[in-house]
Amino acid sequence: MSLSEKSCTPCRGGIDPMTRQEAERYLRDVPGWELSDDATRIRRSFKFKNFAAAQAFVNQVGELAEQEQHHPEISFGWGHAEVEIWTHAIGGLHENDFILAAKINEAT
Ligand SMILES: C[C@H](O)[C@H](O)[C@H]1CNC2=NC(N)=NC(=O)C2=N1
Repeated sequence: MSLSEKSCTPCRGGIDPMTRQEAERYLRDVPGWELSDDATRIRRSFKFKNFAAAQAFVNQVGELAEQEQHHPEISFGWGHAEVEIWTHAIGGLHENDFILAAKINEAT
């Protein structure tokens, strides 16, 4: 099953975050996303033709996040948005983060 076909699972904490090595393997399935220096987050920048298009994207990502009950940090402005995802409960990366990233990629 591809990542975008999966759904985020509730993550209560108490488990270890992914290692950098595991994260690098998952990254291959989400083109455009990069790993933070400390390997605890993934992020991607998006470009748009104007403010309204960036705002529409943010709303779409917000809908996805609510469906999945997994929520990214997003900042945006005229023609751009930056999305960052990690699993707060474990202070690092979980498969859920990559599932959301794959769904965001599909939506763009
Ligand atoms: C109870 C609920 O599932 C949790 O609080 C979720 C909500 N959304 C979340 N989103 C992200 N990115 N990380 C989390 O750990 C997280 N926890």
